[in-house]
Amino acid sequence: MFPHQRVIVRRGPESGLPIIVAVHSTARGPAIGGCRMAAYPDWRDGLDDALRLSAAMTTKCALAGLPHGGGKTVIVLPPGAAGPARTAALHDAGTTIEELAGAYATGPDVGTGPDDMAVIGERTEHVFCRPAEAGGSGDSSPATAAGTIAALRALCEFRFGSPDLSRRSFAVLGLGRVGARVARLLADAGAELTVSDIDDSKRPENVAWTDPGKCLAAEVDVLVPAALGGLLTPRTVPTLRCRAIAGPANNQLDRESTAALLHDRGIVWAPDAVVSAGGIIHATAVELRHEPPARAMARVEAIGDTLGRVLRAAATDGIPPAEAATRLARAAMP
Ligand SMILES: NC(=O)c1ccc[n+]([C@@H]2O[C@H](COP(=O)([O-])OP(=O)(O)OC[C@H]3O[C@@H](n4cnc5c(N)ncnc54)[C@H](O)[C@@H]3O)[C@@H](O)[C@H]2O)c1
Repeated sequence: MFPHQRVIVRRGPESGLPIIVAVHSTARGPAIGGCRMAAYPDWRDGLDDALRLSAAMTTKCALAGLPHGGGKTVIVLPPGAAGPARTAALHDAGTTIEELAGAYATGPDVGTGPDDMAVIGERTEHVFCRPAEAGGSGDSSPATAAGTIAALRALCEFRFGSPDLSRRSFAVLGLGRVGARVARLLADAGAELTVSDIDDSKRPENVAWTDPGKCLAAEVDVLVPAALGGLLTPRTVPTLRCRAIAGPANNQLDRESTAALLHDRGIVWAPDAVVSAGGIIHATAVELRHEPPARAMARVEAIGDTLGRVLRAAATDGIPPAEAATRLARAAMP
């Protein structure tokens, strides 16, 4: 069965670029999910990403207890594109989302940020995380980072018997908007830290720096994937020397079965659908339910409780946490 509720693939009338909007499910409520703007070898690769990421958003919303389903927008840039058609492409995405009449709303993702959401907002109201002056809740990465820290505490409690981050070592892979914040929060908590990014200009002062390959295989308590997805594969899992993994990067496993490889190696993998939900939890609380900031942040902190539940269910049933998360998400579907 084709699992998606609706998928629009079109050549953007203003930009001429491939615009893809995938609505995976509205069973729990209107679909939500970010707008990715990236270069792909072929538009079909962008379609694959939209299908995969929108399905993951359904799981993310269900596990976070949000009254929403999953969706995703992908704007396919030609390989090597500098993006002169950026505004036109964002307008095309907005026009396409507007046609869905509220069945789906978008927000920032890889390659887009709050200012881009303001541009999409020139074509549709169904957009999150515009800058505050444009009526939105702004950058989602602080909340995503806060949720990641809550998840790391829960993971450490489960795996090492204490939520105290200062007693553990971490390798943060990717120092973008979320990863740099997570690294700073870990450093502030007194954790032992190694960091990496393909972009040397992201190198912070006074923190151990290594190249991305070495970071992935670092001998640490916890690996924190904060770059792009797909880094955990049958080829990379045997090279890992960490004892647990939790990070904000979406879709870290190249395929579902890789979760079993991690499990067999005794590496506890915290499902990214749980860990990375802080941004969307915060944005929906503030923008849709108009909750005060403290209430919204308390919801983000609850990611630690959700992850603890997933890890304990997995341990009880002797299954990988990924499988436990899938079961819990299915049980949360109407
Ligand atoms: N921003 C959010 O609120 C949010 C919410 C949920 C999930 N996520 C996910 O978290 C991840 C990071 O998001 P972001 O907003 O910080 O993105 P970003 O684009 O700001 O940062 C990504 C960073 O990763 C680096 N990078 C790319 N490939 C790399 C590689 N192979 N090795 C090492 N570093 C590499 C980039 O140079 C960049 O610094 C993404 O997977 C995103 O989908 C982000």
